[in-house]
Amino acid sequence: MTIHVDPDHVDPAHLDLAHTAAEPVVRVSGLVRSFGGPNILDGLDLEIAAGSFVALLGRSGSGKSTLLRTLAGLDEAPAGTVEVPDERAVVFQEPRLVPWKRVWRNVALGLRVPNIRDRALAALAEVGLSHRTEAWPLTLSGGEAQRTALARALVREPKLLLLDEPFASLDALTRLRMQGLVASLWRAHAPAVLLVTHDVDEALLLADRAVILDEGRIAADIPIRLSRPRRHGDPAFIALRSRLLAELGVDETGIGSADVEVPDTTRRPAGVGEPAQPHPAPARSASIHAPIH
Ligand SMILES: Nc1ncnc2c1ncn2[C@@H]1O[C@H](COP(=O)(O)OP(=O)(O)OP(=O)(O)O)[C@@H](O)[C@H]1O
Repeated sequence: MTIHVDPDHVDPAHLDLAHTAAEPVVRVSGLVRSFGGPNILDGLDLEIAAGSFVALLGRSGSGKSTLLRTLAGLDEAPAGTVEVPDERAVVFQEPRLVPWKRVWRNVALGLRVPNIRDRALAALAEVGLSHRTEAWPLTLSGGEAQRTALARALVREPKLLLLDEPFASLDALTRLRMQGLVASLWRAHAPAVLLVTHDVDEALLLADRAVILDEGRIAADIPIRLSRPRRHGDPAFIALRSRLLAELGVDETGIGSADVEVPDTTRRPAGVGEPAQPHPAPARSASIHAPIH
């Protein structure tokens, strides 16, 4: 995968944000949620520092989306405290566009600021969609639709960006391009990001902290101290991948879990990174993930 990357550029500010003195923008304490049965979230505590990028992993049904929806204000919890900024935005696995509104109007939906069209067009330019602003959502490719959803989030200038498996429905090449785009948008705007993913490589490519959910609580909280841009082939990357897979209870052959995408370690190294690439170059190599079902 070719992504425009300055190989000499490593931004120390993004090396280890989870462990700086940055103020938390999210404070969750004693969060409990059930749906009539056992607690899905069971007294969960979590803080997310301003500007940090946190990947949330865990087996299927461990409550990742429930936590994200609670932070988004889309779900209620019977107990606990949740402090989140008002300026927050969510991108889901499916783009959730209004089909009878043009792309730019989808981005501007609900925006109450002056010059909403200009703001929407600027956000669409940032995600490389200046040529599709007047299009109808049904004419967009899957990648374009997710870019529109990202622009809709971005235009709100969120302090907290919640991403619920936003690339899971995309093909492998589009997924890589979207990961690169998210990395560059994060660099440019520095929101705190919570990314729900099953993809260990995605967590390692993007996040500076991996949080693993199990039995309604945080089972592991692992800093990802890797310089950026990240590369699959780096020894430190490989070592952290093994550690994350072990924490998730997966051996690297993939036997033992049906819930985690196990990286194909035979692939060529690929970097995901910055700066923004509004019109991504064609991919030359790709990381293909091997979901275990
Ligand atoms: N609205 C709901 N009503 C009933 N049960 C629900 C509801 N939402 C979630 N659940 C249940 O809560 C549990 C956690 O769901 P959640 O979607 O948060 O898990 P997840 O970790 O995001 O899973 P996955 O990785 O498969 O998306 C599941 O058993 C799910 O069936």
